[in-house]
Amino acid sequence: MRFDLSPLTSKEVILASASPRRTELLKQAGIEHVIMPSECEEIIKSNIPQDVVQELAGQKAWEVYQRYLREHRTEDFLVIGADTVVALDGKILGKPKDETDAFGMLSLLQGREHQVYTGVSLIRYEDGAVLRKSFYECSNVQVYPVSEKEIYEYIASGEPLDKAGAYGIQGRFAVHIRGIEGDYNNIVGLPIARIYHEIKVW
Ligand SMILES: Cc1cn([C@H]2C[C@H](O)[C@@H](COP(=O)(O)OP(=O)(O)OP(=O)(O)O)O2)c(=O)[nH]c1=O
Repeated sequence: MRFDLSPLTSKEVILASASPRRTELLKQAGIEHVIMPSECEEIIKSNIPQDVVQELAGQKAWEVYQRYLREHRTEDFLVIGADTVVALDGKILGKPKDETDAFGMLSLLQGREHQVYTGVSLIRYEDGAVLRKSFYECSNVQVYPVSEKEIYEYIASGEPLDKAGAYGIQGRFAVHIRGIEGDYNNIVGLPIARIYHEIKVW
């Protein structure tokens, strides 16, 4: 069944995320939404990046779906959950625990190519039924060599701590990015074009 895109404008869309980047990307696409950050405990059952991001996106979206249904139980709605990790040689780098951890991550990433995975989970409540869909996008990112001094300066900016891999391509770290392959918005945290097209054919 083709999913009418009208739910993106006339029905409630709930973003299960506290990430300011994700809400900005939905706004940029003209998708009105309410923000309901997930309160779930994130349980990781795999060390394969594409599995981890889809699993965590699903846990976030499901917790918000259940809470929203309990609290608002009226109209049809659509929940969007997402999770982003960086992978270097297949090994996952999440958000750094502290500045030392951020230094370690950025030292590993400089001068090399890595992957950024974002998993997305969509949960739709329609006519009393629940429908789920999940997918992921992977982007390659090449980083110029970055000196220790530059890494320290970047960490001092405060940008790394809430970001997977300890950097934000949309911030000061942009000066160290040699190139990317794939969706830029996927690196920022939400593959908005893929989401739009997945909803369109749902
Ligand atoms: C690699 C990279 C990540 N990020 C961000 C996107 C995500 O917000 C964050 C990864 O953490 P996530 O756990 O995916 O998301 P979050 O904790 O920020 O928000 P929530 O769980 O409520 O949805 O890293 C950037 O902003 N820029 C980048 O270049």
